[in-house]
Amino acid sequence: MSYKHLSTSSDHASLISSYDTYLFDCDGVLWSGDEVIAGAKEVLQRLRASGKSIIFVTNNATKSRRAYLKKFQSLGIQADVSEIFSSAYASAVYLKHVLKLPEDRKVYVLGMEGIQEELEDVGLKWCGGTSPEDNVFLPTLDFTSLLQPEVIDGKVGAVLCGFDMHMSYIKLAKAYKHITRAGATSGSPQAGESGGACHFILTNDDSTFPAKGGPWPGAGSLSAPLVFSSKRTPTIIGKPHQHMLDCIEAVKPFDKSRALFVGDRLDTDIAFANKGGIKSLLVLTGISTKAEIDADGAEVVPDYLTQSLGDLLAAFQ
Ligand SMILES: O=C(O)[C@H](O)[C@H](O)COP(=O)(O)O
Repeated sequence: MSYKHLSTSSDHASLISSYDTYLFDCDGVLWSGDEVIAGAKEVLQRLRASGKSIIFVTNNATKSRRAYLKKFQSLGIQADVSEIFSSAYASAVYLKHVLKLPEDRKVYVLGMEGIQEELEDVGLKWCGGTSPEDNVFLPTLDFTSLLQPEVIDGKVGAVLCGFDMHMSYIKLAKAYKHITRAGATSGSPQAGESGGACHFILTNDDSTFPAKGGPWPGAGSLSAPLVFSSKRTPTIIGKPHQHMLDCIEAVKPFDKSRALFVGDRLDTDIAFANKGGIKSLLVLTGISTKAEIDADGAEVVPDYLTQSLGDLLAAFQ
């Protein structure tokens, strides 16, 4: 498989003239932590001024779309909430509209405010997550206290695991009990519908997280203890999985033949685009390297490569 290395301004100009919709990964493409990648803001402005459509697609579930909007605004990047798709939002939509989790059921969250806010926005109840009682040290090796009915909530119909900077043993232990209780033996969408069963969902399974000074362990690494201990196969929502594309297309349909996905990571962003029939551009400001796509037998290869999103400014000079 080969890719086109964009190296001249006419390469970049011809790329821009070939696509109308631009889907952007966020971490490692637009920003690294809280620092904007050089030129990214200006490229987005030029694309908008040229009448192009923009969609943001992030696996980062720590923020809700509303909170993302604030981040975009604080970094001076124009965005509208309708353009933002995160794995937290897509997971909430999946639980509500695909699994049709009954209203009397709750979602046990291993994750942060982003997941909680998105669940609330679709009218789903949650427990775990940032609740103080689930974020304390468990000072005993007698875990039977966790089995009290008021501690393990029998109304939980799904466990949703995402990036959690307060991951605790209590949360892992409770989630484990939910997803291994009677009847909860598969990751299939039907598993949670009957009384005792419980869905097992991951917002995303990124092995690493491309924040400043990284890579650091990602959401997939944080969910690994649960997958390993429960022996269940979870349903995974974020890139490269189909549920994320289904969510985007249901809300914001676009012509895939005139769309370009810009990402920094081969096994999420570029695999997502390749599987979805969308052309892809790899930038080298995040996780993946040129050596990976040049290696013999490389399985996931983008259509285009450029060092940084800022390079596309050359197309508008
Ligand atoms: O571990 C994670 O959740 C991911 O590494 C991270 O949030 C990726 O975000 P993205 O690159 O899709 O914006």
